[in-house]
Amino acid sequence: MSLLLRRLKKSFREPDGNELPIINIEHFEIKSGEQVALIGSSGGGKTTLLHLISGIHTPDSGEVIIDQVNIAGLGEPARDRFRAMKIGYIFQTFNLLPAFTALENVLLGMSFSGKKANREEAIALLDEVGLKHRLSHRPSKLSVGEQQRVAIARALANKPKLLLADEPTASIDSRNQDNVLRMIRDVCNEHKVSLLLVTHSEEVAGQYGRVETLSDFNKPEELLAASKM
Ligand SMILES: Nc1ncnc2c1ncn2[C@@H]1O[C@H](COP(=O)(O)OP(=O)(O)OP(=O)(O)O)[C@@H](O)[C@H]1O
Repeated sequence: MSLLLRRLKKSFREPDGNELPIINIEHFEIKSGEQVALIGSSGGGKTTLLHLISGIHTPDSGEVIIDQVNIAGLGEPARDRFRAMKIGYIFQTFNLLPAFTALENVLLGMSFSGKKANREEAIALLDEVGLKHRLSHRPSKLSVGEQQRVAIARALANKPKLLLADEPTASIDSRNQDNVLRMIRDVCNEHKVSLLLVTHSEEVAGQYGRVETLSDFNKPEELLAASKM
């Protein structure tokens, strides 16, 4: 699934009412099946960008075109449906549902997409991230790294065509990091999934053929300068 961002702009309001431009991208593209690592300074807008791509947030202007559909132009229910069916999102803060077990969180990831929840597949995914012995634990009873791995299994559960991963190995030890990265790579290679993976780790970024630095193509300071003219 291809991704094209065109003239994408997003600002937030500071508490004093001033505009805070975060995203100003003229053009950015990921081809179908391409795997891209994204690095950038803290607070530079990486998470905001993933929220715009996934339709969690809408831009102030511009387009987010995923396989010819401008999801920025869709209403919220349609964006939610599109995301559930086509996009896997590994959140920086995991966003697991606290009242449900690890297995139920993965099963819910499947059922939101409209596909039939498949217990065996969900268990296999949790097994792959090394959590077969933690199926019935709720998130609060899991370590942070285990929660991150549940979030990874859940993001892959609906067989996404575009995978957005916000520092997916930040809380994981190096052995599990390698497993998780291999798993993400295998899934992307096998099913031709496009990947945008945010990382602070040069070691992780170095494993990808294409590494982008956000500030090379995101120029929010230009919006600020224009508003002061
Ligand atoms: N809802 C919001 N309202 C106001 N400002 C916001 C909001 N969301 C994000 N910001 C601001 O936008 C900037 C970019 O945040 P973002 O989380 O996208 O950065 P990031 O590159 O992912 O950072 P990190 O690497 O530290 O996770 C930050 O300065 C943040 O304070």
